[in-house]
Amino acid sequence: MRILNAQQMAQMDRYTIHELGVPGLLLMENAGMAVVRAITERVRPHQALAILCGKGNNGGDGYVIARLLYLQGYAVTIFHAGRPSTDDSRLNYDIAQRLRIPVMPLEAFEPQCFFAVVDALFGTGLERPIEGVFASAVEAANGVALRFAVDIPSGVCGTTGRLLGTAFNAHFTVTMEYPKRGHYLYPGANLRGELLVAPIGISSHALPPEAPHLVDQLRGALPRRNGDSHKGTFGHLLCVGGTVGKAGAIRLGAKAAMETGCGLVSVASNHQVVQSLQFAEPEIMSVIVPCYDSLLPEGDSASHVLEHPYDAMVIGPGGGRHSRLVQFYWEVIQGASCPVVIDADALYCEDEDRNDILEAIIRRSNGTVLTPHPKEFERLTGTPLPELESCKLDIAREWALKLGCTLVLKGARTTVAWSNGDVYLLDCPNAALAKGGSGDVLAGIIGSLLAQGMDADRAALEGCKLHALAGQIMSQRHGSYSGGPLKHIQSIATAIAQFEEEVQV
Ligand SMILES: NC(=O)C1=CN([C@@H]2O[C@H](COP(=O)(O)OP(=O)(O)OC[C@H]3O[C@@H](n4cnc5c(N)ncnc54)[C@H](O)[C@@H]3O)[C@@H](O)[C@H]2O)[C@@H](O)CC1
Ligand SMILES: [K+]
Repeated sequence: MRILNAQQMAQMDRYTIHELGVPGLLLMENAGMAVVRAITERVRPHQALAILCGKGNNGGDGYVIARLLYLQGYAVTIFHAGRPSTDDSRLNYDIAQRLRIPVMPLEAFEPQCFFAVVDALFGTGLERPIEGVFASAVEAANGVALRFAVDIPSGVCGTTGRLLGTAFNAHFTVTMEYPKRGHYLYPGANLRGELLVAPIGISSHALPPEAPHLVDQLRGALPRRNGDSHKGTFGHLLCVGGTVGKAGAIRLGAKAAMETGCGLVSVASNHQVVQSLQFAEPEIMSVIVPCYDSLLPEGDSASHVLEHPYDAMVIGPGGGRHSRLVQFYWEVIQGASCPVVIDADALYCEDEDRNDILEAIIRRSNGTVLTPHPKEFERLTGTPLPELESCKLDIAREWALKLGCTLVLKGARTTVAWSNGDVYLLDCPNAALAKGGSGDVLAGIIGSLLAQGMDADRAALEGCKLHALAGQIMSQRHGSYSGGPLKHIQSIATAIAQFEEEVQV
């Protein structure tokens, strides 16, 4: 399934109507019928229903809905803002009038008189904040017991998920043909209720190739494991990071990697971290990074780490931000001839170092996955946070293409952008994962898949899906309060069992 912005949806409507010759009225009828199906499953004919109609085609859908319900004996009243401005909508308004369906001005809408309300005020054509009589109607409608939105709740921008003025808070949203970005981007995503996607006859021929993919099924592919294998078959991952005080981060990454099937996992860190890890995790090997004191690497520490050929590296969890440490990470990253996941403190840069770091990413040719959370991405690229939230799909694509790498933008709806510009939005928000350590687990899972031979793009996408599925299993077992990274790692085995297929990598 692909998700569109408002402009892309309008383009596809136009193509279907003007290039293919499908009448717009037919699409509007289909849209209205789809919403009516959702309503009649939940509302009985005697229960009073208000239909709020705007002046554009969203309002046109509203007039169709009113007619179809009225003809089935439903007690409907239309509230509108005057004669519609589009031909198709006008035609449907005129039919409603001829049928003598009650039509009232928007100002007359009294929410307490209705059991259910249908918001057909604004759809993808919303272009400025809702004000005046429209705003009052939306606010009043939010007091009705059962609320349906046509296409997208009025007040939510279909492209960015931003709220423009006030916004309708729906229990159900029936959207036409493709889900819109505003259904998934916050804060608008909080207002759509249950989302129903209705085919209305829009052709996919004009689907823009850059439209992001929606990942709502947590199924996927993992590297095949044949019987004639040994520990070397499934790769050797090196996890670089961990400082005193944050030793747990690198331990979580390494454990998650082991649990995801990696043959050998080593941790490179300072003496104290390695010592604590040796006792706690006997299956994990280690490399002691030579240090000036117990914390900061010595001059040739990177070459010491790079001596051994690894199949993949995860660099940064729990690392610390001292300039010498960051320099060490980048010496390792630049020297590594294997794919790398660059995470956490390895993504930290001072403003004056930004260009050098971005250049270093561009120069890499062995597979690079960046896994920033929004703050880390802001610092790395200079993209302000508010812009990132509302345009994250485009921004992720732009930076993955610019840097020639795979980008995982972590968050409630994690976005994965492939180095070829394909973008995937994961639709599996899970409050149980909003805890320190979740990102370390993700880095370890992706690193593990890289070490087992998956390419960077696939490893990032499948790794995010596996991480999300394990997170769901964990929260089913322990709830959203008591889950945590260690329990998350323990759920990876069950998640793997539910992942569908194995592929040859
Ligand atoms: N033929 C088509 O294009 C189809 C469109 N459909 C429906 O049409 C919707 C899009 O229709 P439109 O493009 O006509 O747009 P809308 O119906 O969403 O609204 C656009 C109208 O509202 C005005 N407007 C925008 N923001 C405003 C604000 N804040 N305050 C006051 N007025 C404002 C615009 O000037 C325009 O007149 C879709 O969401 C969908 O529900 C469906 O009927 C399927 C077919
Ligand atoms: K609407």
